[in-house]
Amino acid sequence: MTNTGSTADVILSDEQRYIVERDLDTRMLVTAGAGTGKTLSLVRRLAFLLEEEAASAADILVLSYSRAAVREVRERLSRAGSSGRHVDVRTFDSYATWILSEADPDGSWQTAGYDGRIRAATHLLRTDENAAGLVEDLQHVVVDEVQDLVGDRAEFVKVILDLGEGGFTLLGDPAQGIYGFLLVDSAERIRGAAALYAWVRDRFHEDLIESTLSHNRRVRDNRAEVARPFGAALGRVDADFAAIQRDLRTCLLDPDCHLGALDDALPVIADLAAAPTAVLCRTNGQALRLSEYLHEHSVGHRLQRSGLDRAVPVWVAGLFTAFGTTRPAKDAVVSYLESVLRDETTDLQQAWTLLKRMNGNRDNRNSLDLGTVASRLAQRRIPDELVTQNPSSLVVSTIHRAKGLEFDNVIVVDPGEASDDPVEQAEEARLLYVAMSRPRDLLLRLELPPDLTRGLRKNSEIDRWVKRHPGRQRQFLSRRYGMEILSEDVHADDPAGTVGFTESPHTVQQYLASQSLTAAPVTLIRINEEDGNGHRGYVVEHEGVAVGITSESFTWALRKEIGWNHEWPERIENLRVDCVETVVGSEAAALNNGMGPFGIWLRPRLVGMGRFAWPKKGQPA
Ligand SMILES: Nc1ncnc2c1ncn2[C@@H]1O[C@H](COP(=O)(O)OP(=O)(O)OP(=O)(O)O)[C@@H](O)[C@H]1O
Repeated sequence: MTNTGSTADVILSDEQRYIVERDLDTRMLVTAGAGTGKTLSLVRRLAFLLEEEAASAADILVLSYSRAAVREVRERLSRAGSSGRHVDVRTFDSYATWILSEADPDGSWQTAGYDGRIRAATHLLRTDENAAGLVEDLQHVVVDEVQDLVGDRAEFVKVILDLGEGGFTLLGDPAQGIYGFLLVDSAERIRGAAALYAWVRDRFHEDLIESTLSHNRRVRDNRAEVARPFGAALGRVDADFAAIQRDLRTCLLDPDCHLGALDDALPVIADLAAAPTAVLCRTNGQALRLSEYLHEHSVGHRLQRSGLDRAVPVWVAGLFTAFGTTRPAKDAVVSYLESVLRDETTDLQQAWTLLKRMNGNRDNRNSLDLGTVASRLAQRRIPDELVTQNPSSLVVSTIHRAKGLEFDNVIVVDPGEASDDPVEQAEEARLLYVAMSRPRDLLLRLELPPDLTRGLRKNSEIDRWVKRHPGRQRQFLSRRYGMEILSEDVHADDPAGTVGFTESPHTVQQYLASQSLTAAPVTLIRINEEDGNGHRGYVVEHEGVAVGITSESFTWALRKEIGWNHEWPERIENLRVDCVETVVGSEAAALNNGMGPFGIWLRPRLVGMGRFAWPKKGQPA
């Protein structure tokens, strides 16, 4: 997933140079297969526009589908080392939120979800001159992974391209379109982004340049290239998806790819993990259970988060207590950053630029308004590059979450069943193709033992994976064994130590900041008394030290899963700290507890499939 070399050193092929070295106002659609260098060409195109075409970084917009892809583009831009690092690289929802906050700061969109904000921004761009003005003057728009643009996101991009007077570069691989499930109509699901492609060709036909890339540059070992021949057919709407899915499965079922049963494969996985390696699962439920198993066998790894899950690093919380003023000078902030970023991947200049970006950049260049930064954090308007994650080289992920990423070794879990449904056949075949086109060197397959995933299901009411008794007989129906924990499950409104358990909040904060808790095991211990509102929860314990309590949304989900009248598990085990993160809580709680004026502190973000440990008399019948 991480390239060590600089993108700037790569010698471009003629086809890539054709894409990269176009004028600023060129309108171009690039359709090319997996690993052919679309992302690399995107990064080099940006460098070319800035350095050779004298474009201004502020007038270039890069839109990408997922935060993983944004992170990848960002990292590559930083490595390219040019002024590219100042280009605005955004996911659709973050750009939509920016438009709304600039053109309609008090609008009702504030309470809308991601899709709602994208719809609201599209509407605003169509109907409001001020909003339209924000995109009209863009010199160039780059959109990555166009094949995934369906529904609201497709409409959003259409209006941006329609209003814009500059050039654009759209890059995609229709064979990798795996977000068709967002559409309701089955014919549309198979078509995926074909409607957007047709619109672009029709709207810009006079001056649209179409281009392709023919060689897979990712693979270094032939064994990683078995999926390539299927790419062209998979990109069509009328392909024989059933046959392709069957053929892809056959490739994976090749004995040479087979790592065998999980127990036997463990030492091999641990060895492979010396290099960037991904284990790709079809569902997050599988990923959670596999992660649990790997932890049990001391194989260190990271569970790939949903792209919507963003954790702000520990050093950000420290900013709010480091200075005796709410508007520290740049020099003071920079020396704080120097002291805290020594072991971090974020570089000093980038950290300052990000903070100033959160500051609105309008203010005095030589100071930071912590109040504005705090309110951006509270609104979750966080630059994608600020997001922190565990840097482990072994990643356990769903295929969807691994899109746009690459790894030296990829292990695909469960190639999926052949389906009779044409929509599923198309989606399954493309999903398998995405998974199988991620490796540079090795493509392998792993079987999960059936008992690992037995009883695993998605509880759609709470939108979490759960583990129950697999039996269908009546007496088993209420047996509950575990529940997925989500990022918002640790209470953030008050500093730990002030509700649920009593400890000096400063002591807990110091513990969170100083212990290296990433991937550490934690247990949830039931609090037996209800609070004044009838809520009960769990204390989060690390090695016997209380570091947080669970949130109300966790309590609600747990109640839904185990039933309102049932006894609660005494403990919930097998959870890990994903990372310690900066969160925004209540200002009143901050003042009451001597935690400064902003209500910003640390909490552990947990991950995993919690295992219920019931009171001795047994779990609820
Ligand atoms: N001309 C080149 N020389 C050497 N390496 C290259 C070249 N072009 C691309 N690469 C490398 O090939 C790999 C794949 O490129 P990239 O990720 O840009 O492909 P992509 O088309 O975006 O892939 P996908 O659609 O599968 O996500 C990267 O590691 C990239 O650095």
